[in-house]
Amino acid sequence: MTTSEQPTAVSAPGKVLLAGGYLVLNRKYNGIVIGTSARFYTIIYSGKNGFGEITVHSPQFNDGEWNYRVTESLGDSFSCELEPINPEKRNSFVEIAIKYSLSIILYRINKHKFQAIFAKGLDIYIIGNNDFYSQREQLKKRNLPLTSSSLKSLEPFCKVHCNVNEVHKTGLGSSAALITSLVAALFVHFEVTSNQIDDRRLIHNVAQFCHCLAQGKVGSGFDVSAAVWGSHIYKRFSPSVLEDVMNQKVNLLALNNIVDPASNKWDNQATNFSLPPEFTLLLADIDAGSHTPSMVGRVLKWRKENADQANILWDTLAFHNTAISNDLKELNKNYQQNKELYNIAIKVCENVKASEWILYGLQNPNNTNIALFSSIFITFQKIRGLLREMSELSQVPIEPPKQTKLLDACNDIPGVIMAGVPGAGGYDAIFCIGIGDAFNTRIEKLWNSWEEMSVGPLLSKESSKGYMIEQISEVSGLSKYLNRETLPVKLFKNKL
Ligand SMILES: Nc1ncnc2c1ncn2[C@@H]1O[C@H](COP(=O)(O)OP(=O)(O)O)[C@@H](O)[C@H]1O
Ligand SMILES: C[C@@](O)(CCOP(=O)(O)OP(=O)(O)O)CC(=O)O
Repeated sequence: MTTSEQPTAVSAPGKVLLAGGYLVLNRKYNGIVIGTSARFYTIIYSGKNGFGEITVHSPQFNDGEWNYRVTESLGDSFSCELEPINPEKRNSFVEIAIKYSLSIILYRINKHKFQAIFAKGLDIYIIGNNDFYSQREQLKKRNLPLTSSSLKSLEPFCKVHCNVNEVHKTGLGSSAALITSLVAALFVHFEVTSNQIDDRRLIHNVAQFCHCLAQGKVGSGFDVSAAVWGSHIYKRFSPSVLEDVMNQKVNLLALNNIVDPASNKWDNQATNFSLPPEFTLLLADIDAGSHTPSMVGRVLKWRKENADQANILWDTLAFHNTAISNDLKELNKNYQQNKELYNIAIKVCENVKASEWILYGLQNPNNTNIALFSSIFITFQKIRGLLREMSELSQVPIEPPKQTKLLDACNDIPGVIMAGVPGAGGYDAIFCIGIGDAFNTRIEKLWNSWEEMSVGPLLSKESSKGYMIEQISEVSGLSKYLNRETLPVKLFKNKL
């Protein structure tokens, strides 16, 4: 290993569920999942404390350090018991990811190779992009306005000046991205390699299991799927896949069989999808609370008590969600076939309100892209109307009036094609998608002047890349926490 080589990190993206909230809990329906440019990083070094000793550093948080010791003898059995050195200070996401990744790794590689790589223990760093955590307090302390330029003035991966369980999250799926990057980094560190596709499916299966166990529930799993594959059209895995291992004493033989891609137990689907060229995603964190699990519980209770009415509503929503994804895919295809015509359509529409695009479509019948832009806008308005109907019927504030008012104001901005509440909805976030580049400034001006709620922009855009190896030297701001006298035991070159 030459000193010129830089250590590497495994990073995973956050998530935004553009369409399919609640429906995506049922395998009958798909979700439009967007991976974010906000990424979570895991860097693993050979430890300094000896065999079986693991230290996890989360340097952005005041209490961000956890120490573990692998207690089970690593004889013929492949179970790794992780003993927290400080039992009062635990992080279930970190602990479960390490415990089960090491157990599965030990099952899959030669024990002597495992022990050689683990000889000095592990020193693990987990670090999240600023967008995962509300930066309102940091900006307030610096007397900075809640704007994207203020956010850009913060150092990358800045400290959050609180404990982990006190952080105000922005809903980009930090735990899913954390677990996926940590699991992937451990599998890379221990060189558990097979062909690329199985690697990614194996990491997905392990990360989904760990995330569900850490959360204590089996959601749709779209957040882990986003962390693994980036943007895609998502169909959930059958909850029964994990039913035999979602209990306190996990049977490791069963677990290894379940996570093994060769067992073909997983029926999740991640179909290629990304936003078309010149489509920009803007996200806002709204200083208001929403509790997704209770919202989900109440919506599903209503659905169970009103099955016929709910099925019609779900099926109608699904029809429009599919229409949106098909139109977006069609635009991607059109761009590949005729970039010039596509870019003309962008220029015609980017400075016009979407409600007027239908007229431009009729005036330019040869440029079907304009009609598709208009169709996406009109269809997403129908989706919002159906989500408001779901809100009314279930008495759950999915798109409450305050959000409707803000989203309608966004739609009046030229170039905005979709403005909605992501995932479960509620009061805490919105997204806007616009065409061209003029709408960014207009939208931020609207958000900065909005008086009814505090609407804080995030910097994240779409990223259709899933987890991946990155050179730390190419990730600005990451190395400041990695004051290490030695480089990692080995350097990984795109093993994933
Ligand atoms: N940098 C970090 N270090 C350690 N744990 C973290 C970190 N970021 C997030 N977490 C864990 O993930 C939890 C938040 O996950 P989640 O509820 O999925 O939030 P969200 O999806 O809104 O980001 C935190 O309570 C914490 O336990
Ligand atoms: C309701 C859902 O279908 C989508 C929830 O999406 P969010 O993005 O709102 O999730 P949180 O980050 O947990 O708030 C539940 C699910 O799919 O698990």
